[in-house]
Amino acid sequence: MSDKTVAILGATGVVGTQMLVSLEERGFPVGRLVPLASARSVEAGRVVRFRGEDVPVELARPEAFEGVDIVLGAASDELAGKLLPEAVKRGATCVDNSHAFRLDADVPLVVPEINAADIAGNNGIVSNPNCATIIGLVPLWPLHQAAGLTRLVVSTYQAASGAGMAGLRELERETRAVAADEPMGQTDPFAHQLAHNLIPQIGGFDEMGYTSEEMKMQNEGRKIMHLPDLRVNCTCVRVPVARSHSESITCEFTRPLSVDQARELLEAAPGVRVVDDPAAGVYPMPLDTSDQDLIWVGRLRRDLSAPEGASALTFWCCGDQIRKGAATNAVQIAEHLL
Ligand SMILES: NC(=O)C1=CN([C@@H]2O[C@H](COP(=O)(O)OP(=O)(O)OC[C@H]3O[C@@H](n4cnc5c(N)ncnc54)[C@H](OP(=O)(O)O)[C@@H]3O)[C@@H](O)[C@H]2O)C=CC1
Ligand SMILES: N[C@@H](CC(=O)OP(=O)(O)O)C(=O)O
Repeated sequence: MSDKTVAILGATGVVGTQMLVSLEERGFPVGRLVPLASARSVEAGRVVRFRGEDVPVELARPEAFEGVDIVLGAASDELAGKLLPEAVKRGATCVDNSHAFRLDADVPLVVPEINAADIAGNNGIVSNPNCATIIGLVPLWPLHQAAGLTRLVVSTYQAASGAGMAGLRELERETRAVAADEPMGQTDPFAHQLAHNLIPQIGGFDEMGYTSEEMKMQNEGRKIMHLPDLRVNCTCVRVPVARSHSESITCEFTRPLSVDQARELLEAAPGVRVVDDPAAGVYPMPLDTSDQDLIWVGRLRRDLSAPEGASALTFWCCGDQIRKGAATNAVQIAEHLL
């Protein structure tokens, strides 16, 4: 297989930095790396580290995509919307982490463990789903295949780094300020203090009272699993955790599915690790799932509240949203493009 010229749009951010690691770890055939970021980074002479070498950051602009085979997008919706069509015009195929194209009819939205076959229908852009959606769907998929998923009730506990480098730095700053009993000051990018707190808002609210992040679980979940009628009720909460999102998921099915059957399916599922011995205090936690690629599942049990005869289960899962929720999933898609 010939080596590829790979550009990373947003190479200095949380996701872009992880992409460099994932490309290297997975032995992706990168012939030339083109790390792209803002004028701030270029003027500061920033470099990124790739395969033991420092590679200078270049300015993200249309001409930077000349000769590029694959673009991994790790920038804002606005920047992706502006620059990725320019990359496509120049012959590149893009795997984008932003929300800009996810629901476009001609853009596949892909979790490779679920719908890798959709990649073939791309017109130059494949979208990577929302991180919380990926983390929930990887374990839900084998259960759906066995029993027919109809409804989800989800609560997410999303790490500060989900809000990028700025979110991670802010949690660190606030934690130090609390410990030193200093004034908190401005809490940007969060609307409220996150240290020693929970914030039940990620994104803006719609007229029904749901946030944009909450609606991604429904809208992106329907598209990825090809389940247009899936019913989803999601609540997304920002928590003072550095890395790794956690989710409590209750799922209803058309056909019976016992806890034991579900456990067996999850143990055999790609991308999943069952960590479930509550009596011994063993269950997934974000500290343990950080910096690895599997979605850990535990606290698997029958939904006590389900009506007589209904088929419903509840579980808890955690996954690294920067890895499987973003960079690793994108590199997996790029591997399929090869
Ligand atoms: N963080 C996460 O857990 C997840 C993020 N995503 C998505 O991935 C994308 C990247 O997120 P994340 O890595 O967290 O964000 P960061 O804020 O950490 O990084 C943003 C990147 O974009 C670059 N950038 C910002 N402004 C410009 C500009 N004007 N011109 C060129 N480059 C610019 C930055 O470069 P510079 O350093 O020069 O400013 C940096 O490389 C977003 O779409 C996000 O929604 C998806 C899933 C999970
Ligand atoms: N919004 C997510 C991370 C993210 O960037 O998601 P999206 O790519 O859907 O905007 C979080 O804050 O945890």
